Amino acid sequence: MLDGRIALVTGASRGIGRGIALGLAAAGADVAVNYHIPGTPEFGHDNAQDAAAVAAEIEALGRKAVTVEADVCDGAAVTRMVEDVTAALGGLDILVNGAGICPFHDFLTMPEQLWDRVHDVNLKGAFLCSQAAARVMVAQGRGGRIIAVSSISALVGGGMQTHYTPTKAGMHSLMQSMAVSLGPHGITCNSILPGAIATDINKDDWSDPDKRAYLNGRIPLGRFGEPEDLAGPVVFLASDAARYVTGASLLVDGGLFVNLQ
Ligand SMILES: NC(=O)C1=CN([C@@H]2O[C@H](COP(=O)(O)OP(=O)(O)OC[C@H]3O[C@@H](n4cnc5c(N)ncnc54)[C@H](O)[C@@H]3O)[C@@H](O)[C@H]2O)C=CC1
Ligand SMILES: C[C@H](O)[C@@H]1OC(=O)[C@H](O)[C@@H]1O
Repeated sequence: MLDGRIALVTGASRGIGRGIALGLAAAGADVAVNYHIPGTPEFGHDNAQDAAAVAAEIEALGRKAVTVEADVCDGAAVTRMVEDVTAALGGLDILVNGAGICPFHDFLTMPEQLWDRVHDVNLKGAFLCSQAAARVMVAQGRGGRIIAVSSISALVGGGMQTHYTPTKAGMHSLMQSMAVSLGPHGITCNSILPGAIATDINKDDWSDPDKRAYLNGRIPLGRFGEPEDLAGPVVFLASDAARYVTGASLLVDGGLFVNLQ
């Protein structure tokens, strides 16, 4: 479905980003794997090593891959990343905004710095990457696809996520307005809204067996999602099959959102 396309996936060293990067490659795209080296290692990971392993998996699928370091909320780093990817792979057709953080925190004691960091990475990061990618796509003149990994949390609240849920609603809103702005250039902009997907981001939260069991019990399809579950929906949105879909959002949550009782 994506033969000859060139994709950049942010936050692709592990989790949902990795699952999407591999899915795009399996569908025929060459893929740039973005990763970031933070001051403090995330969940004990060596992100550079993880990104290299993802690139090796993509190459094993017969596609080209490059790794590219950048903090998505650093404008200069994002500009350089997009230039490097375009030079290395020969263009850019698909951007997936996958990078994100969700350090759970109580509302009443929320530090301003934590609010700012979550907004910077999740929302400003999606803006910076989308703008840099869209500039290349417009200059290429062959359209493009921009997809945000928003969340079911764009639609519902979380008591320990008052800094996070507005960023996910904002990401979807960003895609809607970008769809209007970039439609005349043939660039579609959509969101996927994952539900509860087992990754590092929720490891601590779900270490409570009662919470795990409660959440799992609310999912009509009977299981937490895996990163690979997001690949098909993203491949669809990136493909010609979705050429008339823009400004849309697709829940990928095993039915969690609609399960009131
Ligand atoms: N796991 C879940 O249940 C859900 C996750 N999401 C979203 O999916 C996305 C991926 O999260 P997961 O794979 O679950 O978590 P994860 O922690 O496994 O992956 C997050 C990725 O983002 C990268 N990242 C973090 N800050 C970055 C920065 N400043 N610059 C570049 N990369 C950065 C990390 O290095 C990592 O590769 C996030 O945007 C998250 O909000 C949305 C809905 C549900
Ligand atoms: C990190 C959470 O477990 C996860 O992130 C989301 O966006 C989902 O809404 C879940 O709350």
